[in-house]
Amino acid sequence: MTEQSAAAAARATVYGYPRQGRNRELKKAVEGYWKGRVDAAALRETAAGLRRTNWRQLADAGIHEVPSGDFSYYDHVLDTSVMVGAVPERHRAAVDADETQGYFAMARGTQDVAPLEMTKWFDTNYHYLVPELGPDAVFAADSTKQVAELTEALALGLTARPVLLGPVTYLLLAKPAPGVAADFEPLTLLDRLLPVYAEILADLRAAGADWVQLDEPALVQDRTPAELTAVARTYRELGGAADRPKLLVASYFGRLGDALPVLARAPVDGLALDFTESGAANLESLAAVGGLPGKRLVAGVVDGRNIWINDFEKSLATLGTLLGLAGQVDVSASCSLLHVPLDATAEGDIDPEIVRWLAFARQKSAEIATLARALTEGTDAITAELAANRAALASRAGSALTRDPAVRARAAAVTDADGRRSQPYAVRTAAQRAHLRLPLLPTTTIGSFPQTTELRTARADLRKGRIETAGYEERIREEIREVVTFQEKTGIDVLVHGEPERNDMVQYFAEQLTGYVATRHGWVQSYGTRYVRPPVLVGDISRPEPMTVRWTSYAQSLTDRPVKGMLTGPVTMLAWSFVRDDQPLGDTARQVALALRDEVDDLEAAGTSVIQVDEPALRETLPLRAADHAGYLAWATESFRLTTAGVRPETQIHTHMCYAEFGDIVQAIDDLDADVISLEAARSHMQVAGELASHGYPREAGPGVYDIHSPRVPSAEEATALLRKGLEAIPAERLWVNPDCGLKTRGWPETRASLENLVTAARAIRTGLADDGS
Ligand SMILES: CN1c2c(nc(N)[nH]c2=O)NC[C@@H]1CNc1ccc(C(=O)N[C@@H](CCC(=O)N[C@@H](CCC(=O)N[C@@H](CCC(=O)O)C(=O)O)C(=O)O)C(=O)O)cc1
Ligand SMILES: N[C@@H](CCS)C(=O)O
Ligand SMILES: [Zn+2]
Repeated sequence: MTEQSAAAAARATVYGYPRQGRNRELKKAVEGYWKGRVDAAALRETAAGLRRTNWRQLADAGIHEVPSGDFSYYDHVLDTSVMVGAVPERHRAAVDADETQGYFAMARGTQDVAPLEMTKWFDTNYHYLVPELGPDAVFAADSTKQVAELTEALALGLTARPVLLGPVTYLLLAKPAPGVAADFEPLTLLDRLLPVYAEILADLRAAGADWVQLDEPALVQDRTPAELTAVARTYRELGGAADRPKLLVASYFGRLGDALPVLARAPVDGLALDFTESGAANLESLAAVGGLPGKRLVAGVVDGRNIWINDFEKSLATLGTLLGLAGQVDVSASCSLLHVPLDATAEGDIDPEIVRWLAFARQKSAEIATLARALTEGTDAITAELAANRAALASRAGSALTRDPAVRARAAAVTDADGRRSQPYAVRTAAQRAHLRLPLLPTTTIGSFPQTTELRTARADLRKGRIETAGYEERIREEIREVVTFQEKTGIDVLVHGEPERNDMVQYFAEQLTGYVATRHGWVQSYGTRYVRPPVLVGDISRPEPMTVRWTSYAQSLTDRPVKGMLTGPVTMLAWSFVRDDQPLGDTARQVALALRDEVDDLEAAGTSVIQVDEPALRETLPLRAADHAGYLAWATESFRLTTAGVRPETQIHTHMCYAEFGDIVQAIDDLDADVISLEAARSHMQVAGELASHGYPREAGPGVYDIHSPRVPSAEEATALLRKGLEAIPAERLWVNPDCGLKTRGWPETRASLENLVTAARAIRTGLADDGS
């Protein structure tokens, strides 16, 4: 491309940046505010400082146009609800009394008022607060936050582009408010919402915005013709509004498909598209509509949700093609950098050879700037960067760290029989009944018990060398003793050890598997002030030694009741990690499955009769477009079966999923061939039990009767009523009694009370059934 001269200088830009700060200062300030230790002014000052640092970091990396308004104290979808005046009636008084307190009340609820529902942001591990709307919704523009943050960025002398969630995606993400008919479609409110957006755009223009970005990621999902018509209408109207800034409509997380021609024809000034692997089809679609002559195209060529360095030559080839398709081509990441950690150079414990292959948000910003420079000045201007990039890519491609011939040989030798249990479910269930001798409606929990500050502090003390391993492990054994004693006393039938030794259900295993690399500082926001450190699948996966057996065996040594072994399944291990991009996901899943299979077999050999393999991410990882579902479900279910199929018929395999929308994957759940499944159901009043029943699901199931996302203690009567509802769909011989999910984020007082009530409810139903039978 040396000889190529671009029509205009290419700009480097990003759509969003990690909010938390280098040492998660935002988490500390917000949680301090909740506890009354930090006042609102100090919280605001911390946030403003973090924004300044981020903008300076971006500018120093060579980003020409920084985003503004992407910052959030909790969640940007909640911020959008505030921006358009969609505050639920039940929170109105709190918001009017104190804006900050009211904002957090919507996010977290109060003693008396329920929060907004929280759910997954597309197929990421970020969660947003679901807007609640009804036919009477009245919107009102509040551009305060957006204008203030734009003003801050401009005051630093930067070119800033406010980033707003687009109106169509906002309405498509919304749900009917409580009390509103379930079939109410929030998109019908579009005509009322658009003038509010037009007003906010005018405010931003007046405050100095040249461009404003409107994010429409919902358009990478399958959309109906009516929805696409709504898109066309939206951008005709906003594009035609007076006093508006230039509009950039952004999509990410995949290909636009039928929405691309609609947006290309719209009277907006530019589009931002994903051109990474997941959005590769955008290139062809864009060419098919004749490109965007005279308009701006922001090319998302740097992967915004994985952590591998970019392949500069590949990106430059894509950018070169795009130069012929748009009036102006700028460079960006495929999505907001919110989904990657801040800085790979902070990872002093990771092999420097591997750190060379990694790009977190700071490194990605520099990559984007380098690519933009090459586009403007020609590749000669980046000779050194290209050479370094080639060398790092070659180092990864040829590295022995990524390849283990024994693992590859084992994966290649897998047969269908390895993924099939030796007996069908009907035979297994009889063997398990005889072996386990459980009562009707057996009670159990999902695995974790409260992760107290004491446990986390003990782990931090171990890491910092303040305590010895022996002392730490004794602390863990002490916790296991308490958890086992409590469960026995409460009358739970299948016990757990409580998972006190785990920092996280994915990271804990990653730290023990060869081929995985865990980070020390690689925090990524999961929701609100909760963060995770997704580990990196770097090479072929193997298990040098058992990972959980000694803790499960220790717990089993304390009781005569069965103790359930607890593992995280292969799909979730991939979904909540940064995955390899140098081999198909299915290959990685198979390697993880084989490592976990060894753990399952070792647990069984150590005397564990019940083994749970958690797959909470099975549903969320479902591709965004239906056309891609079958391919995913094939490797996902195969890897689960490979993990679990090696055990004897009398060993009972459980699985667990805790995100409520299972309707479209019931067949896949069945295909897992697990003996028992526990699912989230309390909030949706056992709806999932009906869904399983209508599918003819033949196995045992525990739809949750205790909503663990709330500190509220369900009464025994409430749990009994839910169980009765469950019994309408699932016969007593196949119904289990359990909470929705693990108890790690709960405190002990409510955990104790809730589980006691859960056991009381199970006993009441058993008695009722016995009376009916006599
Ligand atoms: C079920 N969920 C999970 C998801 N993804 C995962 N990878 N894991 C999950 O469990 N996705 C969907 C949901 C999301 N839910 C949650 C729930 C709770 C959290 C959470 O509490 N996060 C904690 C961090 C947890 C952790 O990793 N702790 C470590 C390290 C703690 C630490 O860093 N400590 C400080 C020192 C602290 C001290 O007291 O001294 C330090 O080292 O600097 C541990 O326990 O060892 C959070 O803090 O946000 C996340 C997602
Ligand atoms: N066993 C895990 C599952 C969470 S989804 C837990 O109990 O926390
Ligand atoms: Zn769960």
